[in-house]
Amino acid sequence: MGLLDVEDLSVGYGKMEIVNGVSFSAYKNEIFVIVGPNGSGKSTLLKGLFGLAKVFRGRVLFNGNEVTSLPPHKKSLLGLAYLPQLGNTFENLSVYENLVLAAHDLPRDKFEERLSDILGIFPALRNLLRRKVKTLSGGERQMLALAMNLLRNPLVLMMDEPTAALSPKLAAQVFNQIQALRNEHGLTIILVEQNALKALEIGDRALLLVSGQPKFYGASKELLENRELAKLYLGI
Ligand SMILES: Nc1ncnc2c1ncn2[C@@H]1O[C@H](COP(=O)(O)OP(=O)(O)OP(=O)(O)O)[C@@H](O)[C@H]1O
Repeated sequence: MGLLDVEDLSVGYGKMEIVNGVSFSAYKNEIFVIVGPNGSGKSTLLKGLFGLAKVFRGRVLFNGNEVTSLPPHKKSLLGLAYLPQLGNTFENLSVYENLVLAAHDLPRDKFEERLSDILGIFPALRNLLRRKVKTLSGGERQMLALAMNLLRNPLVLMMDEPTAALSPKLAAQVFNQIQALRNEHGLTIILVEQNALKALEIGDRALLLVSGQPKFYGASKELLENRELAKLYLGI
């Protein structure tokens, strides 16, 4: 049993099933990568796991407990975090105010303690605390959105294409941060990425989704070395 177990899950919107029959386990302290062509259902799968898309069939277990139909805020209280593609920040508020909002249900002393940890992970954020979010660059916003998630000290962090809007240099920094979150903070990261090569290089295990169906589930390295799948579906 993993920290997050997904059993035969089908997810979609309205009457439309987009992802069919996906099963996987993500373990403590690993980067679990979800890759696949555009439109294959990667984001939909993440949304289904967090409670933002409709689950038609199957189960999601967190720490051995079924959480399939819990709403997002309940999942978040249990230690599951979700970072959407464009982050979830409040444009007209300052960075500090965003962090306060993200931690609204933490006790005040806990907030101060977590904030100081987070500023240790993202030292660049310290100088941005008074800035309005709308004046930040794409990379800075992404960093803030990640910091807001980490304030709550999650066990599992689900990230939807965290490098999508970033320059190669910033994307490399984000990939380094993701590895640090696993290596130094013991997090489990479920990573949906367009940059399949880089994601599989830093990942431990992976799932390949094609047209909503699982095509591969196993070690990231094995998927990278599977020339047929890597070339056909990932263009690498
Ligand atoms: N809210 C929605 N309502 C209906 N259909 C949707 C919705 N969101 C996504 N879809 C459809 O679901 C399918 C899968 O989309 P999804 O975003 O999950 O794929 P993806 O693998 O993450 O793609 P990409 O790599 O391009 O981001 C697409 O055909 C998309 O049009």
